Amino acid sequence: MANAPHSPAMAVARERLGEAGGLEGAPIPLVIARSWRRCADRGLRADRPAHQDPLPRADLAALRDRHHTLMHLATPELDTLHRAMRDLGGMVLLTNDRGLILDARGDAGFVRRARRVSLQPGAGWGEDDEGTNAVGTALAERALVQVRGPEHYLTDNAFLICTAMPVTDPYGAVAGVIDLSGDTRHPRADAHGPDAQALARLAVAHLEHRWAVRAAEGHEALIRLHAHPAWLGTPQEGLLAVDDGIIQAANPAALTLLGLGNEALGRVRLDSVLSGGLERGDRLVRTVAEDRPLHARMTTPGKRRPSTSRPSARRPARQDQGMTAGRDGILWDATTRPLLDRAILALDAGIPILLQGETGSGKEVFVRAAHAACGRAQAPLVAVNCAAIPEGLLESELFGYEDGAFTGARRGGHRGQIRQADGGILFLDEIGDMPPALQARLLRVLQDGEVTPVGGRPVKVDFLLVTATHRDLAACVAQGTFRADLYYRLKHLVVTLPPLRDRPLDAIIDALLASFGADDRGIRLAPATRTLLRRHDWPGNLRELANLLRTLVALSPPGALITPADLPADLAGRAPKDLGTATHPTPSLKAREDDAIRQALARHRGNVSAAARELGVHRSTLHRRLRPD
Ligand SMILES: Nc1ncnc2c1ncn2[C@@H]1O[C@H](COP(=O)(O)OP(=O)(O)OP(=O)(O)O)[C@@H](O)[C@H]1O
Repeated sequence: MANAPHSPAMAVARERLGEAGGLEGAPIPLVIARSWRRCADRGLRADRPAHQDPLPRADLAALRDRHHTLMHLATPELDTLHRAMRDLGGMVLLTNDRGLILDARGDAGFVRRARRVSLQPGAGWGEDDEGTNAVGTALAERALVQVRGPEHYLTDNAFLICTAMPVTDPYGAVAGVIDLSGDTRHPRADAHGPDAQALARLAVAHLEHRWAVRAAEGHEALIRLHAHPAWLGTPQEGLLAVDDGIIQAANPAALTLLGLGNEALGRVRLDSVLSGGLERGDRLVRTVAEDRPLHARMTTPGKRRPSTSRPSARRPARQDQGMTAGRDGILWDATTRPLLDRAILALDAGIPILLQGETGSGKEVFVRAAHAACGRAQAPLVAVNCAAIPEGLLESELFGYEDGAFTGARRGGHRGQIRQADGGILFLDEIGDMPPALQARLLRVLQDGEVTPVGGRPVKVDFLLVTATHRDLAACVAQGTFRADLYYRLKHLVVTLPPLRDRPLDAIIDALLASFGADDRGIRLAPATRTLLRRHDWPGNLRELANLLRTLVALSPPGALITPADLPADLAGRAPKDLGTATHPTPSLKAREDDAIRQALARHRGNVSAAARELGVHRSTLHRRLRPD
């Protein structure tokens, strides 16, 4: 081997590290010299023990949970490389974007030896943690890096030979690293050299290709590119996902073909980099920059993404659990994203949607996102909450009235919300609370396609109906409180939004924190705080969680650690003894909520809207809670 663990050349290079410009011309690769310099500048000592305490089991499980998408997509590569590395007496590792090891598999003997220097799941192999090493240096250099024997900064690690390649997600963010590690003393250690580089490159190209294909499902067009037609459809091709003519996502191979950087994603128009026009099917195109011919194949895998998520398509705050969070803080995960995509398809096909879900589960947010992404996005979305408007007013509010239709009527009449929604979408929230007489009128509007304002003549209307309820409408029909004929007109596509307790809470917490600016301001949750959040029932679902986290971030100074003491009493009061927080018998959740509602109403002299605003719940929720069961 060129640089054996104790080669004199390396020892000389190490000594010259202390001298200004001392590494110039040293017999070590430039990337290693740069990394040594970074380590020395950080004051890292080469004799520092490589051993570290890996994350406890529960934290590692939570970490893996957060990187579910990466772990899931990397499984085929890890399985294949595992076999290859076992035969070479080494192992394969997957880390996150900070070098924290998520998975490690390979030769049992080597896995044991590697544990002595904490090359194991839950340990951090960034340059800060372990000095120059393949994982940390690949992350720092954003490139394939091989670190051999004494090139490792810490002497403890000098028996390792490691090759690492960063994995870039389709939106241009480094998501993690695949690393192949072995022992320099193994008889086949030399095979690690070029072989490991080729293996790592290939594995990452396959993974990035699969990730980009998957991401493209949510975009209008997928374009495959390669200089040779036979390569189209293989993992070596370039992939571009395009919406409205803008390149939204790509695999690194496509960016290389077009000479673009990651910053192009979400910004650059396709026609500014490729000429020849694109239509479905295969054709020859040319790069604008170099006039190079490329074979292109375009397909249209998915409908357009909702506009609310476009910013996230550029650079999602989080990609864990398939999670994307836009700058507007709206999150979609592996469960809700497909529901949204189906809803958009239904709206475009003119199919009414009935949304079900507990209070605060995001029904209104969902409707707004679906509207923004469907063909009626330019037409109005009119939302009416049937539970929040007093029964006497709901009729005129919905159906409108003519001038002078009744005493107290507004001069000039009122068009009514149904007519306001003409051409667009009428969203009737809490439809289960609609009085029977109005149910009959609504049914007539749906049957006749016309609305009759109080005191007026029928007027043609064309709107798409989206309804929502927290009630079990089928049960209401059985009980006779909801018309069966109306129910069947509403329930063409039923979308049930899961309660927060059935969703990936950790990933949602992280994505919300990031969207509220916690990451930028260095604000973190203490593990005990997270444990308390995990134990809460979240009866107010996303609304309750979002309100809590928004408040915590707003009240925390930069760099703060949010501890259980920062949580509201009801959350902190649920702490178990081992977390060191007071545990005292607490009244039932409902009783505590009722108490909070009563106090808020008293403070706002019975003004439901103001009390609801203060409590961070919807008015309809308060109306519901104030009604006898
Ligand atoms: N997809 C989402 N991403 C981020 N935050 C969300 C999302 N959905 C809901 N929220 C948060 O929850 C709050 C309540 O959402 P929304 O009003 O849509 O709930 P709802 O189910 O209609 O509630 P209710 O039944 O009480 O009317 C939002 O204001 C927002 O803070």
